[in-house]
Amino acid sequence: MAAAQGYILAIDQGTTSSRAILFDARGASVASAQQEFPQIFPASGWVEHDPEAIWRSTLATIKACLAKAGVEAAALAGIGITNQRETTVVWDRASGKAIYNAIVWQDRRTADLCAALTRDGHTVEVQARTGLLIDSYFSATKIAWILDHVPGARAEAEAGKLAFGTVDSFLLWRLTGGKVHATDATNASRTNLLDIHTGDWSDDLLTLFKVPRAGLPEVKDSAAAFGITDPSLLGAAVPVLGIAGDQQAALVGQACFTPGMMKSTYGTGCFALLNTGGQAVISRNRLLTTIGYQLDGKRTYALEGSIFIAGAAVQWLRDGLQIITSASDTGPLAEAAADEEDVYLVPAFTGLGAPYWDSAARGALYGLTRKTGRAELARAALEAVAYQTRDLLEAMQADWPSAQSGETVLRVDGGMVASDWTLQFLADLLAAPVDRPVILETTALGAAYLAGRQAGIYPDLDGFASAWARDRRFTPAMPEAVRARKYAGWKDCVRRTLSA
Ligand SMILES: Nc1ncnc2c1ncn2[C@@H]1O[C@H](COP(=O)(O)OP(=O)(O)O)[C@@H](O)[C@H]1O
Ligand SMILES: O=P(O)(O)OC[C@H](O)CO
Repeated sequence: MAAAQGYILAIDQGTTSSRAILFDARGASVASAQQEFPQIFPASGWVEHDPEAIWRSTLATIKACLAKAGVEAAALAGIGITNQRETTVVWDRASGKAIYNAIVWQDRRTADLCAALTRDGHTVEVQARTGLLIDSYFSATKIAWILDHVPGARAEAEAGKLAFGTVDSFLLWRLTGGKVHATDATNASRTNLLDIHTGDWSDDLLTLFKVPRAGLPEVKDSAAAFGITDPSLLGAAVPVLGIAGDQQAALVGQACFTPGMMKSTYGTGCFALLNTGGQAVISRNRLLTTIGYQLDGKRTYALEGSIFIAGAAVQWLRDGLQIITSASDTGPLAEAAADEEDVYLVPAFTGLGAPYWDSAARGALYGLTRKTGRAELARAALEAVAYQTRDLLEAMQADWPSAQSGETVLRVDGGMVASDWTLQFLADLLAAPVDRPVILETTALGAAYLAGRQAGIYPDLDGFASAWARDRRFTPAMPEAVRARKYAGWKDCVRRTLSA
């Protein structure tokens, strides 16, 4: 039984839903609550969220979670926040109201601006400082777009009347009753504005992207005293002690603390992060360099590969093609697919992410015959996840040769890892073991760990890492010749799908 004052509440504010999960002093999850909120698509390629919907759903899930557990807010030792990254909110400091909807990470409205900055030759400088490419995925051009499209906003921002932030900053502002404007280094590293080598906003980049410094939050460690919640919200003042972007929180939750350790999260999309220790490895293969976590002022870096479509391809089989009724149908169907049918799905529904970064590419199916049926399509959707992961792994190994020394083990999480078939194929195709942990809520666990460490109730990194437990290891069993033939087939299909 956990001691009083020993609970940690993790807020996981995701792209499609807000969740709250309560952990006890031993790090076991006690209760959770989840609420979806609407996606807003005002134009082709635009994706927005109503910041009030983000806030309302977050607050409602915190309250529902505590009520389910029968735990009072006064028993919380701290709150950890993890969040969809890059999504940008600009709000008025006086009223606390957003001046425009949140522009979501998937939103492509600033693609032309990014293309112009790329044409003007800024990529090398931006990548050297931020570890990122110039892309509308990141926050900087989203902030500038809002300042240039909401009447009067730019002048107000320059006068310090507006605050900008990623979702963590906005939630922190609301939770503290408008008292604290801060973020953590992992979220800051997704903006295109942070110099990841110094950990501070870069004046040169602020000038390049036309973002006034006056609007930016203070950048803190991922485990820090961020602020105290307004007692009127939860009935007690609770310290916010941890913040990390959701993929970095999963890196922490998977205890990937040693250079060379790697996790991959398979939800709607897939995000693979490889810990490179204190070394910010700048990619020559179009991966992202990002801050994995910052503790006690020390930055740990990661190489990241982002794939836009993973489980979303399974959703497409269910909701678009309507050839399955549930995501879990795909495993048995893949098992039953005909061996001789080499069907490939290149799921470029919204373009291709790392390492291709081709936003104009569109999805394609290859190798269809009259024998192709739902089983082969289901298998192709699951296989696509593994092929894309191998693309990322190869790019990581090319960027950072240390990733090749020793055995690469991939720790996996996210909704898709319920599929044993997918994980076996992943191990086969990577020729590397794939480990599924007992605790699959790794993102929330990571945020809780950061807060619990700061509160002094959770162990140090080594202690936390030794508590990580494996549910199952998937070991490669595919003959090398089959692996090579299948992957070569995928590379050929990608080549035929790229837009230029
Ligand atoms: N058994 C399964 N086999 C294959 N895909 C699955 C299975 N269960 C869930 N998924 C996929 O996992 C995704 C949901 O994962 P989740 O981590 O909840 O995503 P997100 O956090 O991005 O919303 C969905 O796209 C769903 O299609
Ligand atoms: O909210 P998720 O889980 O889809 O994650 C979104 C990522 O953080 C975007 O970079």
